[in-house]
Amino acid sequence: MTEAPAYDTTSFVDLIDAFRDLQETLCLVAPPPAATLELTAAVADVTKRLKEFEAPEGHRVARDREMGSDVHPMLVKYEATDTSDTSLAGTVTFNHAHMGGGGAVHGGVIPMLFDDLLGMFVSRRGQPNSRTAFLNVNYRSVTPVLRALRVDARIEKIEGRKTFVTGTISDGYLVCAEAEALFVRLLPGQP
Ligand SMILES: CCCCCCCC(=O)SCCNC(=O)CCNC(=O)[C@H](O)C(C)(C)COP(=O)(O)OP(=O)(O)OC[C@H]1O[C@@H](n2cnc3c(N)ncnc32)[C@H](O)[C@@H]1OP(=O)(O)O
Repeated sequence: MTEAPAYDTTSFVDLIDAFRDLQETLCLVAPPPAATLELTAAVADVTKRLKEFEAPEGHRVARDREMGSDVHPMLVKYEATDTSDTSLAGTVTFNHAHMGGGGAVHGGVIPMLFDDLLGMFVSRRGQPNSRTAFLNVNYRSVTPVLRALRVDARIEKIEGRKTFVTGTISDGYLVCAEAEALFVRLLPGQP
């Protein structure tokens, strides 16, 4: 019998959301040195408390594949609203923590979203246990922060171990960024 996980994903999502709030707030402030010292100690206390719950690989909530980006502090959270076997539509709202400059999302954050979005989709609807072989991103127009944007993913074709997939981020009718990627399913025992 498989043991039920000792953690509760719902409350962990709340913890991750609180962390995202902290991350974004860090990008909005200019605290004086004394407050910075005090806050550094407070954050170190939280980290020390969290370390009490370190778990072996395979038992860590952040790696819960069912929950995806909802439970991973570094990934960008998105919501899938409509999925079929070959396509996914959803929404994403980038925040101040994702900003590169001038209200635009950082150019490195966008490939991270695509890798996760397309990789999770391939894993769920294409071939589980696949790895990104290539991910090409074109930046078509500025991707704005603080707006609900549309994300789309589509499985274009599957050839043996290879799944070819495309994705877009759009602001209304305007395409902000598009990606094409290849994911290759790992062979048994392949590291
Ligand atoms: C649930 C998880 C969701 C999140 C998903 C996140 C996914 C990730 O970020 S993974 C991390 C980033 N990616 C990596 O680290 C991958 C590093 N590379 C590798 O491990 C290997 O090169 C790997 C697995 C991609 C392919 O290696 P290997 O298994 O030996 O396959 P190999 O035999 O070389 O190639 C298989 C096929 O793919 C093709 N292929 C492999 N790489 C490429 C490439 N870069 N471009 C085009 N074709 C390629 C080959 O030509 C071959 O095609 P065919 O079968 O037609 O001859």
